[in-house]
Amino acid sequence: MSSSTHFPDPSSFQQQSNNFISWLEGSPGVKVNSKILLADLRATGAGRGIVARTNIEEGEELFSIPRSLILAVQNSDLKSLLPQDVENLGPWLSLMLVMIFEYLKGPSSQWAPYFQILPTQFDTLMFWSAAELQELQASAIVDKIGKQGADESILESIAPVVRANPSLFPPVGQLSSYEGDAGAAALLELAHMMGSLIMAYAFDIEKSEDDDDEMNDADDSYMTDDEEEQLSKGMVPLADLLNADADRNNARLYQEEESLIMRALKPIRENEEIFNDYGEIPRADLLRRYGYVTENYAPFDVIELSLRDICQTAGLPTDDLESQPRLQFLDEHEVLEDGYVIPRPLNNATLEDILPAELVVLLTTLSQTPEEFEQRRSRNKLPKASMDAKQAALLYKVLQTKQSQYATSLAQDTQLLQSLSPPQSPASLEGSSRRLKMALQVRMGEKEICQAVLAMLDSITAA
Ligand SMILES: C[S@@+](CC[C@H](N)C(=O)[O-])C[C@H]1O[C@@H](n2cnc3c(N)ncnc32)[C@H](O)[C@@H]1O
Repeated sequence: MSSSTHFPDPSSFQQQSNNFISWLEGSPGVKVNSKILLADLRATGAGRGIVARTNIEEGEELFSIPRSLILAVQNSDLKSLLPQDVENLGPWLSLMLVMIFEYLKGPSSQWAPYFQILPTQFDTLMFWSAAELQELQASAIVDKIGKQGADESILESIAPVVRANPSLFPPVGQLSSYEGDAGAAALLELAHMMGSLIMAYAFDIEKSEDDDDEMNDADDSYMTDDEEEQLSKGMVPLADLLNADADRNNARLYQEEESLIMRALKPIRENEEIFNDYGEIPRADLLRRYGYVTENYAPFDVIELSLRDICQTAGLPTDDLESQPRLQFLDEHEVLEDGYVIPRPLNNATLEDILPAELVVLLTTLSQTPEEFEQRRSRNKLPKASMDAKQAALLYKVLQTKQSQYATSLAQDTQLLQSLSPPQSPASLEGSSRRLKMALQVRMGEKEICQAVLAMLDSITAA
């Protein structure tokens, strides 16, 4: 999130913050420590955030939100107004439907002052144009956005409920209903707004008091197929106004029987920002889910090598299982993947530390002569996951192929980045420039990993 443009009615930004805090503090059971402040961080590109007014001690309670105030399926009237069980839609779609319902209620919703401070525009990859996405070049993240699948789920599961209950879901703007192309487009827009809020703001809500929790787990899109195993999701006012910046985490949400309580994890000094933990996420994923990146997440960057590219580089005519006995053999042993993730080598990491065993086994299997492979197959035994010159040479070529798929070099990107953010420019670029800068940071991180791993392979291939 950059600035005003992401929020409804940016001219009343502070007024909306004040209204929200008044609403919150006036709600039964809410406690907010007077040492914290809901701050305007638009100048640094971070929207709203929570800042310490004065020094806070380790373990101190920052605020407490009763479970009844969570915007969740269990707390909305919608479940008693519909004949079907909303929860059957799964955690993502059920919360999405409830949020659309509450949002369309306008001022009569219990959560109206909360909706007033939530953004309506996002920089998450779901909202990037094709030209903006192209700036990510060969990053594997481009194939993980899942827009089409999300559209299909919304039209299949949400649209029929909305269309069958026009009194609960009044059409927006000039629309007379959510039928037809215009109706479907409006509904998709609403649903994506709620889906994006859930992705970047919602928490997994535990049923009982005994455990603590972090922001929700990284799912590939809004909706995934293993929904049954997921906890129910809820929007927790105030708790979701904490930003995050990798290891600057200094607070955590604890889920107790009656309330969700945010506590300081360490002493926090006056004027310091209070940060939650979104996890050790590569910048590509941070951009996909949260729509921002910072340098502090660079250590968690990864590159992903696709099975297809590896097969092609190894000279296999296709990566089709049916026609490729080597791939079939690996699949039978459950070590074949569509893509292989290599993390950034940090702190003198060795190849052994960073290369997934499955990748090494694949490289070995693809490097074997037909006789060597037949021998392995007849013994039904996977090769050892250790690198020698042959596998290293193949991986070297795969990485060079990967590098060549990025339209620009790391040196060119470095120059471009400098031209985009000269020291005198403000931290928060707007619109497409901001997206271009974030895409640059993501693709540069990936190119740096490619280069670093190539340098590590040099010693083996030269031997
Ligand atoms: C849980 S919300 C935090 C509250 C949010 N800043 C707001 O104003 O509504 C998560 C969103 O905050 C923004 N954000 C979080 N941490 C950030 C950071 N370190 N820098 C910039 N934006 C950040 C991103 O837009 C992210 O999607």
